[in-house]
Amino acid sequence: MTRERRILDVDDLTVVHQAGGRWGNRRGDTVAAVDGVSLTVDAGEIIGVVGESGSGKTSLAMAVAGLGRISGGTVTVSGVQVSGRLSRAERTRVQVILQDPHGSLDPRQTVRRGLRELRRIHPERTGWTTDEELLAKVGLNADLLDRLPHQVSGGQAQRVAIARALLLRPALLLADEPTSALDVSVQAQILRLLLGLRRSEDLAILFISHDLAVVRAVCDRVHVMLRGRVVEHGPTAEVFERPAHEYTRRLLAAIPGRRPLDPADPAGRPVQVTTASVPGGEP
Ligand SMILES: Nc1ncnc2c1ncn2[C@@H]1O[C@H](COP(=O)(O)OP(=O)(O)OP(=O)(O)O)[C@@H](O)[C@H]1O
Repeated sequence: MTRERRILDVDDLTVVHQAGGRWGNRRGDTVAAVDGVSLTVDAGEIIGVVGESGSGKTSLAMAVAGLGRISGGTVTVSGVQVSGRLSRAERTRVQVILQDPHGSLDPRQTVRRGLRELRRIHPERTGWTTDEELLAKVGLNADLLDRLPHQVSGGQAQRVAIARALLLRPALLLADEPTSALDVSVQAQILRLLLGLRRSEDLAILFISHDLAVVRAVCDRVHVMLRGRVVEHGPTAEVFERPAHEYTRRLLAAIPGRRPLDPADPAGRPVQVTTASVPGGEP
């Protein structure tokens, strides 16, 4: 991969939090939420990070987005090192999609007004498309422009959130549990949209989830996190079919029967996660 294709370079990243009561640790203790993590994302790649609650995924995501602490190591986005002193324009280069699509939209603003506001704040980045064309990119009809967030479904709201991110022409889309709050059939539609955008926009996506079935459906490579460390990484199919680490095997074995519909399958059959080689896995 040429140098220009490298969008995200996380090198030996460490994030140490001062623990307080809210986090269940004694005040004065420290928690290495991220402990020497390295990963890369190139243009056109969807790279997954999976792990149980508390494994450090959000701390990693916040550091990559320039919104969280970086205690050691480096995060570089399109050749610019992320630090606490990024300008507003630089921060737009990483756009974040969160779990709760309605929560990420201003309840008092129609979709159109929200986009107008973004265009006002970032005129230099947003002139490349019209609202109608932008909505079409995420599979939404222009009549949605005049609705308030509570007048759209969860799936539509997540599409609006993705459209707002795309408007700013980010180098990297950081999707943090983007489908966890959605119904299974809507999950598949959003995953299909992300797969399409990766191709049509040559987008780099860092995809964070505790849901292995979802990661299996969209990610090219996956990193498995446990207590702040990456314990296993590799091409998704390889990691899922021949997990080398006991923790990955446990995560795979814990996949519930409920699976998202395969976004690549026009018939909409469930995602196939091979667990036959996993001791104790589902048949
Ligand atoms: N602001 C903070 N202050 C203190 N400790 C924190 C803070 N944020 C996270 N932690 C601790 O760091 C560790 C990693 O948490 P983090 O939220 O990054 O993990 P996660 O994998 O995203 O979990 P979840 O899926 O539950 O969000 C946990 O032990 C957590 O208690």
